[in-house]
Amino acid sequence: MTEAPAYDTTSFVDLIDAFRDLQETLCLVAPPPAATLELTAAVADVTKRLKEFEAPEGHRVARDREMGSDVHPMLVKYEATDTSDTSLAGTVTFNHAHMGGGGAVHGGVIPMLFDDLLGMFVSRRGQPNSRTAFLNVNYRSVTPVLRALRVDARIEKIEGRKTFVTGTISDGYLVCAEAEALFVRLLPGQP
Ligand SMILES: CCCCCCCC/C=C\CCCCCCCC(=O)SCCNC(=O)CCNC(=O)[C@H](O)C(C)(C)COP(=O)(O)OP(=O)(O)OC[C@H]1O[C@@H](n2cnc3c(N)ncnc32)[C@H](O)[C@@H]1OP(=O)(O)O
Repeated sequence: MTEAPAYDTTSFVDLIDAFRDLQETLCLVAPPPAATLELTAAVADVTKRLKEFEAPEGHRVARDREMGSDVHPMLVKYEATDTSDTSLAGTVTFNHAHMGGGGAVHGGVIPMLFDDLLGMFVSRRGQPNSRTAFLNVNYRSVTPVLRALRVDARIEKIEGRKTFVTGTISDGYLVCAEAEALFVRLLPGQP
């Protein structure tokens, strides 16, 4: 029998959103040393308080598969709907925490979004319990921060344990980045 989780995901999403706000704000400021010292202590206090609620693997909210990126502090938040068994459409807005330079999203953040977006999609509509074998990303044009961008994904084919999937991030009609990936379903007991 599986135990009902002791946590409430709605309030945890609020906590993660507050953390995202902190991350973005950290990228926008230039505090003087005294304020930096005081803020460092305040953040350390929050971390100490959170450590009181450490939970074993399988009971951690950030790993809640139903909630995906909404409950994970590292992942980029996006909204997406499966439009068929093989296609997905949605939106993503990158913020200042995701910026590389010149208003463009950092080139490492984009593959992270694709891995998560495509991996979650494969686990819903392709084959659950799969791992990324390859993820090829092409940066077609600058991916801007602070704009609602469109994301699309498609399962191209499933061959045995292999699910081939593609994805794009677009700004209107302009393709910013595209990805091709292979996810391989793990065998029972495979580490
Ligand atoms: C930042 C925080 C994140 C927090 C997450 C929050 C919780 C979210 C909850 C839920 C998540 C769900 C969504 C997320 C998704 C993310 C997924 C990942 O990022 S996974 C990590 C990255 N990937 C690896 O570490 C793989 C390392 N590699 C491996 O483990 C193996 O190489 C593996 C499993 C990929 C394949 O190894 P084999 O031994 O099982 O199988 P073989 O026989 O080698 O391959 C099977 C078939 O695939 C082809 N294949 C394998 N690798 C290939 C490649 N690179 N290119 C082309 N073909 C390949 C082979 O040629 C073979 O094809 P033929 O059956 O012969 O036709």
